[in-house]
Amino acid sequence: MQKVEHIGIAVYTLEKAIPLYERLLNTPCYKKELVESEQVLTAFFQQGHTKIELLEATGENSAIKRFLDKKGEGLHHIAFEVEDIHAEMARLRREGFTLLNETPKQGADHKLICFVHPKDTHGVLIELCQEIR
Ligand SMILES: CC[C@H](C(=O)O)C(=O)SCCNC(=O)CCNC(=O)[C@H](O)C(C)(C)COP(=O)(O)OP(=O)(O)OC[C@H]1O[C@@H](n2cnc3c(N)ncnc32)[C@H](O)[C@@H]1OP(=O)(O)O
Ligand SMILES: [Co+2]
Repeated sequence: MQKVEHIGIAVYTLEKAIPLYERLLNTPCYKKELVESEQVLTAFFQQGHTKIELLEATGENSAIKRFLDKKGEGLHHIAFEVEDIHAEMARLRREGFTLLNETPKQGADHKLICFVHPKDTHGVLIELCQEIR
């Protein structure tokens, strides 16, 4: 795995969280993107070589909705950039990690993504991201 590609933060509304994070980071949100398959609306802030990804649930069957209902707002996941997501998924399976999707799926910001179950990572949801070439 290479760098931390982004840190995902679950928020109730982007309407409130974007201006707060723009003040906090002194950086404008550079894009908002709806990812219907995940029922989330995302907002991105570049921070050096990594990003902050704010996530708002857009439907009842959203992992973000369940997270917010259970835990409230806060840190949701850490995403790592990988060169070859298929190879990395195969390596993680060999290492005994539980992957949350059989094959990579389309994420935000032009990426292929997959997730590792937090039960196998001492409680941290890990996302792998590969740039769609
Ligand atoms: C738009 C794409 C974008 C991108 O970067 O491109 C994204 O990042 S999308 C982000 C949102 N999508 C996902 O998170 C998909 C992967 N997540 C899942 O499949 C589930 O959320 C899962 C399996 C992690 C949790 O299952 P569920 O949502 O059904 O909730 P449960 O209450 O059943 O959780 C089971 C268990 O896991 C703990 N949990 C849940 N979420 C997290 C988390 N973010 N970090 C750490 N732990 C988490 C939860 O507390 C339960 O633990 P337990 O000890 O049993 O209470
Ligand atoms: Co993410």
